[in-house]
Parts: sequence; structure tokens; C-alpha cells
Amino acid sequence: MTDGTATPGCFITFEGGEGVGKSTQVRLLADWLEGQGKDVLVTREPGGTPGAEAIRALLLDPEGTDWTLPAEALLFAAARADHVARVIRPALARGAWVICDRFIDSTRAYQGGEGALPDEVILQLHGIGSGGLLPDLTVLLEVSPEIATRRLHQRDGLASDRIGGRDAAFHARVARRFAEMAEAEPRRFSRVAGGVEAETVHMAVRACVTQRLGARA
Ligand SMILES: Nc1ncnc2c1ncn2[C@@H]1O[C@H](COP(=O)(O)OP(=O)(O)O)[C@@H](O)[C@H]1O
Ligand SMILES: Cc1cn([C@H]2C[C@H](O)[C@@H](COP(=O)(O)OP(=O)(O)O)O2)c(=O)[nH]c1=O
Repeated sequence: MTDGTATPGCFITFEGGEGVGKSTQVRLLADWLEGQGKDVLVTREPGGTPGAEAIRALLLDPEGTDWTLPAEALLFAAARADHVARVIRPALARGAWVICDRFIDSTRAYQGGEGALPDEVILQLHGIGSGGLLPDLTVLLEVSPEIATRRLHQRDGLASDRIGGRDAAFHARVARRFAEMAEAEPRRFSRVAGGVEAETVHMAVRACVTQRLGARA
């Protein structure tokens, strides 16, 4: 991890819009690493602790409160602070491979960017809440909006959560924001095309892990 605190573990996050295949690839990568005898912890955001799961319900319930943007960003940061302190840091300290489905870059993409909160503000909140913890590797999965919509339809029917249900322009802006972040931080991000068969995507993810975290993988 990269917040100045060296630990023996490895921290990998998966990012991207809804339906790009993050949860599927998290599972495939965890299975592969566990097959090599590694201590692997799989987790997700918002969530990962009872407190953070309670905040997840507050944020995503389609019938829930329509939070203001700063309130929404603070709630994501609060959930993350609990998750980092109680689950992620202890696992990294014992030398585990932590694989997290969404992390700080989701806040930067969904609550930040043009017309939303400045990136510096979101990173400041992350500094206060989670000591600025950043992953060793962030895999950004990218698919066309058409493929993502088709997959979400197959997975969820017509249901969507309070943020997933926002309009196509919002999701296009989120995808652009992820791409910009990956371009700005090429040492941490790997962009992987997710529009092909899951096993083919997995082989590309494995190649990133081996290339980036080589000695440890
Ligand atoms: N590469 C793929 N090709 C076809 N379908 C996929 C692929 N990856 C995931 N899916 C399916 O698409 C849906 C969304 O995938 P999921 O992993 O839940 O995405 P995310 O976590 O990014 O929302 C699921 O029903 C999943 O089984
Ligand atoms: C972690 C995080 C998620 N989100 C949003 C993205 C998703 O719409 C929702 C999480 O839902 P989730 O079910 O995890 O996403 P997916 O459909 O990709 O599997 O919360 C933010 O807006 N900011 C954040 O910091």
C-alpha cells in the first residue's frame, strides 16, 4: 500500500461503472491467488464492516434520502474509514492479499469531477478518514455502455440502486472520470477491456498482477 506505512500485504482494487464485471473478476482473481496458497481477503465498498454496511443501506436504498453531494461524499468517507481501520489495514498488516470491489476512486469518479466536488476535497476527506491509504494496484475495467446495460438487465432486471439508477449522461461522465484518473496515475492503474468473455478478462487481470506486483504474485 502507498501511504508511507510499509506493510507486508498487497492491496488490489477493482473499479469501473456498474456491470463492467468487477465482482466477477474479484472472485476469479481471489480463486487464482488462493490456489497459490495465498492468504486472500475479498471485500467491497461501500461496506465490508457492519457499520459500513449500515451506511451502504443509507446511501443506496432507492427509497432512501436524497443526500446532498457533500453529505454523500462524507458518508462514503465514513464507511471507508471504518472499513480501512477494522478490516483492510489489519489484513495488510498480517500479510494478506486484500482485493476490494470499489474503493476511493469510486468516490473520486461518482462524487467528484466536473460539476461535482473537487478531487482535492475528496482526497482530503480520505486523508482524514483513512490516512490516505491507496492501493498497490487498481484494475479499471471498461466496457461499452451497451454491454454494461445488457449485463445489468440480465443481473438485476429493472431494479437499480439510488446511484446506479442515475441517467446515462451521469454514467458517461463517471466512465470519463475513471479514464482520466487512470491516465493521470499510470503506475497505480491498469486499464483492462472487460467486454470479452470473463475468462479472457481474467487472463488479462492476471497479467497485470504478475507484471505490477511481480515478485509478490
Ligand atoms: N466478461 C463477461 N461476459 C459476460 N457476462 C459477464 C462478464 N462479466 C460479468 N458478467 C455478468 O454480468 C453481470 C454483471 O457482472 P458483475 O461482475 O456483477 O459486474 P459489476 O460488479 O461490475 O457490477 C453479472 O450477471 C455477471 O455474471
Ligand atoms: C464506493 C462508492 C460507490 N458508489 C456507488 C457506485 C454504485 O452505483 C454503488 C455501489 O453499488 P455496487 O452494487 O457495489 O456497484 P455495482 O453495481 O457496480 O456492483 O455506489 C459511489 O457513488 N461512490 C463510492 O465511493
